[in-house]
Amino acid sequence: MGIWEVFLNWLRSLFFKQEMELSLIGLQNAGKTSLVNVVATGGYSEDMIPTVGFNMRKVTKGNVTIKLWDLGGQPRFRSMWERYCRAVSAIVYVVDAADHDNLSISKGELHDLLSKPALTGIPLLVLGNKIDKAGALSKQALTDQMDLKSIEDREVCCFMISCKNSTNIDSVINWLVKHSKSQS
Ligand SMILES: Nc1nc2c(ncn2[C@@H]2O[C@H](COP(=O)(O)OP(=O)(O)OP(=O)(O)O)[C@@H](O)[C@H]2O)c(=O)[nH]1
Ligand SMILES: [Mg+2]
Repeated sequence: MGIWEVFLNWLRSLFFKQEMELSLIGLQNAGKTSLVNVVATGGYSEDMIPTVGFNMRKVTKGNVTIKLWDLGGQPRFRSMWERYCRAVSAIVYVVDAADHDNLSISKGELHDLLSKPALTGIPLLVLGNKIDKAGALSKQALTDQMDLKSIEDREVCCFMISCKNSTNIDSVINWLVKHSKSQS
C-alpha cells in the first residue's frame, strides 16, 4: 500500500466511523457472555461465570464501534432488561436452541419484553445458539417455537449459531455492522 492510499484510508476511517449500542438479552446459560467473548476476541470457554447484573463491553469491527450491554439472564435480573434496551439500535436475543425445557419460558420473556411501549420498533436479532449440540432445533423449528412470525412492529432476523465452533458468527457481525450503517 502506498503512502497516499494509507492516508486516504485514514481519512475514510475518520469520516465513516460509526457507533452503535446493542443489548444482549436471553435466559441464563443461553450463551450471551460467550457470544461477546467470541465476537471480541474469538475466545470460547466452557467454564463461564453467570453474569451478575450486567457488563458493558466495547468492540470495534472495521469502522464500527459496538457498545454491548451484556445482561444477566437469571430471573432476578430480568426486570432490568427493558431499561437497558431503551436506547439501543438493536436488541440481540440469545436462545439455547438445545434446551427444549426452557424454550417456552424464553419465548414468554421475549414477547413480554417486546410488549413494552418504550421498545416499539427497535430491530430484533434472534440467535439460536449451541447448534453444535445434538438435538438443537432447526431455524424453522426455533422460529415456530419462539413465535417470531407474530412480531410485526419491527424488523426481525434470526440466525442459528455456535459460539463453541464459531459457526455463523461472521453473519452476526455483518448484520450488526450493516445495521449500524443504515441507522446513521
Ligand atoms: N455446547 C455449547 N455450549 C455453549 C455455547 N455457547 C455457550 N455455551 C456454554 O453455555 C454456558 C453458559 O454460557 P454463558 O455465556 O455464561 O451464558 P449467559 O447467557 O451469559 O448466562 P448468564 O450470564 O447467566 O445470563 C457455558 O458453559 C458456555 O460454555 C455453544 O455454542 N455450544
Ligand atoms: Mg452472561
